[in-house]
Amino acid sequence: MSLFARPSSAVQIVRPDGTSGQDDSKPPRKDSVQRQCRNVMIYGSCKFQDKGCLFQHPSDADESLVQPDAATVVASAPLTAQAVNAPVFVPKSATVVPTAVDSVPPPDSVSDADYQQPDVSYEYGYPSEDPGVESLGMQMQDASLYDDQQDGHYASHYDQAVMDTFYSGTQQSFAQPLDYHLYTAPIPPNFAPSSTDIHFMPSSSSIRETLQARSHAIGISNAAGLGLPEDVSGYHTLTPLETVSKASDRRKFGNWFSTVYRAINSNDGHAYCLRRVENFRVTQSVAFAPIEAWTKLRHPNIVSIKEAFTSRAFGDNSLFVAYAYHANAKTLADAHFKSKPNGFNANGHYHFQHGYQGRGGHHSHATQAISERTIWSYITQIASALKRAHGAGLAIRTIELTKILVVGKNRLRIGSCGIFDVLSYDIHQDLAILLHDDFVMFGRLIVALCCNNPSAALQPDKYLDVVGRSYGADLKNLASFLLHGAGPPALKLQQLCDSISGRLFAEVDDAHDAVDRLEGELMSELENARLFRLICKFGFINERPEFARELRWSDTGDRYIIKLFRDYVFHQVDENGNPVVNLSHVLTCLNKLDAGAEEKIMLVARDEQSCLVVSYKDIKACMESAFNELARSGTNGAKDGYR
Ligand SMILES: Nc1ncnc2c1ncn2[C@@H]1O[C@H](COP(=O)(O)OP(=O)(O)OP(=O)(O)O)[C@@H](O)[C@H]1O
Repeated sequence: MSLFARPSSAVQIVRPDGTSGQDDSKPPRKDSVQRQCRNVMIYGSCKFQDKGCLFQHPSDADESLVQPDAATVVASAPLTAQAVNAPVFVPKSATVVPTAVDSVPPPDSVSDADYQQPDVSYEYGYPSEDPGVESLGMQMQDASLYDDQQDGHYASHYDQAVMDTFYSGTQQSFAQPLDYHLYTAPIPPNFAPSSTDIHFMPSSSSIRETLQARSHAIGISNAAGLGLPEDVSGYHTLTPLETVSKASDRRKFGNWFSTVYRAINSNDGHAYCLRRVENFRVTQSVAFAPIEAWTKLRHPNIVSIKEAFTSRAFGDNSLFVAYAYHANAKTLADAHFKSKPNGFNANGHYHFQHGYQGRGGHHSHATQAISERTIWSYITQIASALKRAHGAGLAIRTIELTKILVVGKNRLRIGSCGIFDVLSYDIHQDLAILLHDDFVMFGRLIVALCCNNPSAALQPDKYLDVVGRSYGADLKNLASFLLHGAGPPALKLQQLCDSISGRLFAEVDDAHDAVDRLEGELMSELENARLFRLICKFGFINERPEFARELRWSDTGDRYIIKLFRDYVFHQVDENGNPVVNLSHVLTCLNKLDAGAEEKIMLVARDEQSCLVVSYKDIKACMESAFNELARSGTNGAKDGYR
């Protein structure tokens, strides 16, 4: 068995080769005789080789096998004497005897044939499969890893150019399969800049802030002292979504008082939006038939319905309808008209063309007019919802400023669907009339949005000219058609779709842009998760007290490089002994480690008495072996945790 090279300026440690006669299938021995002698490693020979030293020494025959050519010895100027004597570390798993450091071709020029897949028969016989890692990965997917502040820190230290250059240059040469191929963004950043707003997506920093706020919104509850019931038919932690300070402010839904709550469903643990209609008695189960139909309808512009039920939890007969909860959603009225002066009067005296300064100091109002692109986008989304609902034989009945939610940038969802159907279940209503009413409501909504004035919806005809003057004839004609168009609802729906068909391309393009951007954002999160998993592995492996006395972790053991690598990544000091805190270095090292790069680095022991030249690929093999060992020897509970 040949383990060490001759004493020379570069001492190589090579794995046992097949000529040793050792049966690979036998369980490996763990006694010290199998350990490399540190004296040989550092000094090239061991004075005690024949005087009882327990560790492994190379035979003469072995030396001749691995003796490197003098020309291949590293002669790098900045290296210290110890560094020049650094042995090339080869994990026991490697099947190829590597040449000395400088004889390794640069990664680009290395063919796959030059590198063989690491043999899974490590000295200690660990298979390459890594169920623990895989399941840890699954766990990490669920974890929210993002931290705004951390991101700023990350950005300021992260040198993208360094990392990109490295990975573009070496990726083809990896012989071993990567766990994750995540080194390039799906679209080059120049073409999908994350710092700008696009139609359906705010800038990268805003989207993160928005998502944080949403996640926070789901967790907070301001219901203390309100005397709300603890449980309403399987929903708990009710929190009102609107604050009503006076009894006169109480909101009505049709003729009934109504309140909207966020509540958590006891069965699935998810948040829902519960609309309660007070004092409404349902006497026949047939009243819930329309809700059945609505629960089956799924559309990206309609708030989905989960269920409807009655409850006496509030002390009365209340009707409850549970909708999907969209955290921090605003109604169209809140998004566009809250705290704003009234809009234009029916004579259109206040123009709201861009740049127009209205009379009487209405400048701010004029600049807040909704852009034409946004109006058409809203129209397209509502028309799409209308098409789906009417296609299912359902009238929406809530196309109103206060019932349509803005759930993301320019994203609408029509809410409170189905509830009017229950409230009026005992009144026979002609479906055609209800469908027709949807078109009229839609027309009114367009007028109100275009006039930037909610009350314009009450007298839409008076404001049609204002719409035409401000946004052009197309919008005015569309609003007029919706308000007054005759004919069966199906035909009207078709005409509506035809009239907006030319606008659909912009909508589709913007939607695809948003998908591209989101993929980019997701990609960066995957990078975070991948690096976080690596850091976790380090945490699991390093400094375990139970390993303190194990030979493999001693400075002659094969696990020693993990310790040294940790120091190399995190504990570097500059020439004055000050800590080097360079996140870019950490990220570069971890990415190379994860990729199993062939690049070699020199790891120096803390006492500076020894150093090793190893490739990231070697370190990766070592880390995986150590982690797999840990995962296997974990308690049942820990193993379950990896699933
Ligand atoms: N599905 C939902 N997910 C999240 N929030 C919702 C949902 N439905 C309604 N909301 C929020 O609940 C609040 C109250 O809704 P509601 O429909 O009563 O609106 P409103 O503006 O109070 O209308 P009205 O004046 O007619 O009562 C609104 O702020 C709305 O954003």
